[in-house]
Formats: sequence, structure tokens, C-alpha cells
Amino acid sequence: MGAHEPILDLGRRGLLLGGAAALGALATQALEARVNAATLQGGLPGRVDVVVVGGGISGLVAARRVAEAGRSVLVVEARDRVGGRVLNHELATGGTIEAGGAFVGPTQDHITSLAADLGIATFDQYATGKNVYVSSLTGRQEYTGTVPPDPTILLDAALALQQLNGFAADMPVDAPWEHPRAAEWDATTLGEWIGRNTVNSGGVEQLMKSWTQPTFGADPDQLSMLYVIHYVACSGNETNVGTFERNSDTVGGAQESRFVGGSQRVPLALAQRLGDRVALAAAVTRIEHLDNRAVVHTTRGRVACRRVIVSAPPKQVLGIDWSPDIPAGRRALLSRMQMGQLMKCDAVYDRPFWREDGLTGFGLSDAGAVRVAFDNGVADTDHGILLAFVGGSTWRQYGSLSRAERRQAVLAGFATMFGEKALHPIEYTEKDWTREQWTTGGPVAMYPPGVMSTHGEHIRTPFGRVHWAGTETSTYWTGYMDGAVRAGDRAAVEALEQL
Ligand SMILES: Cc1cc2nc3c(=O)[nH]c(=O)nc-3n(C[C@H](O)[C@H](O)[C@H](O)COP(=O)(O)OP(=O)(O)OC[C@H]3O[C@@H](n4cnc5c(N)ncnc54)[C@H](O)[C@@H]3O)c2cc1C
Repeated sequence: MGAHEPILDLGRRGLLLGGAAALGALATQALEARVNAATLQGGLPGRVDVVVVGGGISGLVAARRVAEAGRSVLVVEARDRVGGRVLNHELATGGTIEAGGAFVGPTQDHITSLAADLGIATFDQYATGKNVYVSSLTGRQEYTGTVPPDPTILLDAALALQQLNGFAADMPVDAPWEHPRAAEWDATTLGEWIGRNTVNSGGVEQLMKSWTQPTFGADPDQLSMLYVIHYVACSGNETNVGTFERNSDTVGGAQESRFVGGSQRVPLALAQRLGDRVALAAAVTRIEHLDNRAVVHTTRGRVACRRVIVSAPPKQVLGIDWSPDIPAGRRALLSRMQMGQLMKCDAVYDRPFWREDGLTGFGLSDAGAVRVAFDNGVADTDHGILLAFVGGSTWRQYGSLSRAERRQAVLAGFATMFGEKALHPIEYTEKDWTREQWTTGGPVAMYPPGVMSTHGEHIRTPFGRVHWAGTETSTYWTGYMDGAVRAGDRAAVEALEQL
């Protein structure tokens, strides 16, 4: 096995290099090069106890647990890097931001304690001042709280959220299909439910898009109501019932903090500890069950094992040639789940000018390319950074434009929220997750109507020697980094029990 050295001491090395800007650049590039060099080079081992398919957070957590139990394990990862949907991006003007998963918040105790264990600190998301809401009808307003004070939707939206929270309070997070109203809720979309339960349903649906587009990469009319209620219920933990606010808010919610040096430090630190128990550029093409073992075929060769933990996203599981095939119910489930459509677009400015105007940098709009904006500032640069999530129908409208056209539309969206200065960034960058071969969308594989109540029960059921990890198989915080950790741990425990 390879060297299991401690992770790079980011803070001290950054200081030695004499500047905050150097910190981010050093952090990801040096760490990634070091991690990749420590992974398995050359041929794969003939046999291990457990093969883990996928080197995102979930797979790496599973492998760590198997290794800690003294069993041999190999992570086979299709990409030439670890992290999956978690990926740092180094800005040309200095500083490291996240192109994928970034935020964490209260009750996401699995990812935060894992990160703390790995020596990775969090910092508070900037939240001082007022948020901005831009409505085609009522114009631009500054506000505080969860729901913008738009008189045409305020009461409707507040009541709708109250109902959602009420439904979520008695949703079994591990078996939503067993809820007495599962079939009824699964027969309808969130959009249809809003249509039937609000007065200004058009207005409420527009507002809800600012939540569903970044959260699911989808619109209210694509999402099963049962799935949405379940997602709200999962926005908590064993001792705190999930709520819409904990999911959607910055302070007190899932956007409360971020990781110093970027979230990819978590999978990088895990992989560094696993060393040559990780094989990169090893895409799994076939998994077969033989009498007394499973054989995992990859583009770098094959490995026999006693147990397999699969953490690849649902669509990628379907891309594997299974012998025998995965159960029909699971195939039906995975083929009906849909990866959201999502991009992150960031603009960098000399300084965070909106902060000087007393604004948080959080903005909502019912039109244009920027339905939701965040201050994406990081400690390793003094520059101001605005982030736009472009998801669902907004992605469908703007995702196919040229980069230059989209840049213009995104900057115009920022300008309606934060003023003309937003039109003049010193850098612009974007990441379209639909174009990633091993992810094909983001942030999560979501459920259209009619899937969760009919096929949902197959989400975690082991098959032969195979156990299922990946954030989509989690209960609490499914779809999030926290869910990825939970699912990895659970799948590892299942596999270890069978060894
Ligand atoms: C734009 C975006 C924003 C997000 N924002 C947040 C956020 O703010 N907070 C948050 O908590 N979460 C966020 N998420 C979600 C979060 O990133 C994911 O929930 C989490 O990273 C999933 O981890 P995972 O290990 O389950 O899956 P993945 O990260 O997808 O890992 C699966 C791995 O399997 C590999 N793989 C696939 N097929 C094969 C194959 N055939 N053979 C071998 N390997 C294979 C993939 O390359 C990948 O590395 C966001 C995601 C995106 C895309």
C-alpha cells in the first residue's frame, strides 16, 4: 500500500509562500498532483475484499471505512481525478472557488465532522445586509428573511411553505413510498400543486423556480410533489425534522458555510489517505457475478472481489454491462430518475462592491439568466465574486447560447440585482455539468411524478454482492455532500457485515 501521509498543510504553506492569493493556487494544484501521484499506478490487483465503483465523496468514504475495518479495498474511478460532483476551480485572477458542490449547513453533521476530522475548516457564507428580489411586476426590492416581501405572492408563498413543512414533518425519510398520501402526491408535480393551492400560482411558481433550479436543476413542473416533500423532510437529521427553511436559507440553512480552500479538499484528503487503494482513469464497463466472487471489469483491467459498492450516479450505473442484469425494479427506477440540468456561472470583480451598498450578494429574480445569485467570495482573494445558478428551464434557455452570449446575459442579471458595476468583471467563468460524461447533469438525479411511489423502494436494496452508495441513496440530505457521506458509510457497513 502507498504512503498515507497527512494532507498538505494548506495554511502554513500558504503563509510561507507569502500571500493569500498563493494559498488557493497551491492548495488545489499541488494537492491534486500529490494525490494523483500516490494513487495506484500500473496494473490493478487481482483480488480485493471490496471494490468501490466511483471516487466521489460517497465512494471514498465507503473505502475509508472498509480500510479502517482492516479489509482490502480498491476504488475504481472513471475520471483522472477524485471528487465527482465536487470540483475546485482556480480563478485566473487568484482564489479557489467551487465549480460543483460547495455549501454546507446545520444538521449536515456527517460532512462537517468528516471535514473536521480531515483538518478542513469551514467559513461563514457572507450574509451581512439585505438580499435583493427582482420582480417583472413589482420591480426591485431589498429584503431580509426567507420569502421576499412581494405583496402579490407573499401570503400565498408563506402558506405554501407552511403546508410543505407540515407535510414533511411526518414523511418517513427512509420510505416515502409508504406514506398514506404517497400515490396522491406522486401523481402530481410541485407546479400542479402550486396551481391548485395558491391564488397567484404563476407568481409563486416563478419564485419557486429560484429554489428548484439550483436545488434540483429542474422546474416545479418537472418534480414529483412526493419527492419534493421527501427532500424537505430530508433537510434535517435524526433529531431535527427537515424544513424548507433549513434547505433554502443561508443563515441557519444549507448555504450557511463553505470549506476553506474549496470543498474538493475533502475528497482529495480522503484519496490521499487511501493512496494506492484508488485507481484513476479506471471506468467500470462490466460487473459480473460468478459462483464465489464478483468481477469488476474496468478500462484498466479487472479485479475480483467479495463485495462491490457502487457509488456512481444512477445513469452511469445503467451504462455498466451487468451480468446478471440488475433487478428489473432497480433498472426501472434508475432509468426514470432524471439528472438535473445545471451550470454555475461566476463573475469576479475588483472588490465586492455590493457589500459596500449593504447587500449580502444574495439575489432572486423571476426572469433572465440569473434566477438566484450568491456572494461567492473566498478568503484567498480580496476580489468580489458573484455566483449564478443557471438550472432547469433557465439552463434550457441559456445553456445552448454561446459562452459570450451567456456571459452577457448573466452579467445583465447581476446588474439588475446589484447595479451597473456588475457589467464589468475582471474575470468570468462557468461550468456546465450536463457536459460531464461521468455526471451528465446536476446537482442530483431527481424524481419526476410516478417514480418514487412505484419504484422508489429499490433505491438501497442490495443485489447479489453489490451494495449501493451515492448521495441519491441517502435518507437525510440526499442530493448533498452530507448525503454522500451518509450513503458511503451505510453501504460500507452493509458490505462489511457480509465479509
Ligand atoms: C453544480 C452543483 C452544485 C452543487 N451544490 C452543492 C452544495 O452547495 N452543497 C452540497 O452539499 N451539495 C451540492 N451539490 C451536490 C453534491 O456535489 C453531490 O451530492 C455529491 O458530491 C455527490 O457525491 P457522490 O459521491 O454521491 O457522487 P459523485 O460525486 O457523482 O461521484 C460518483 C463518482 O463515480 C464516478 N463514476 C461514474 N461512472 C463510473 C464508472 N462507470 N466507473 C467508475 N467510476 C464512475 C464519477 O466519475 C464520480 O467521480 C452540487 C452539485 C453540483 C453539480
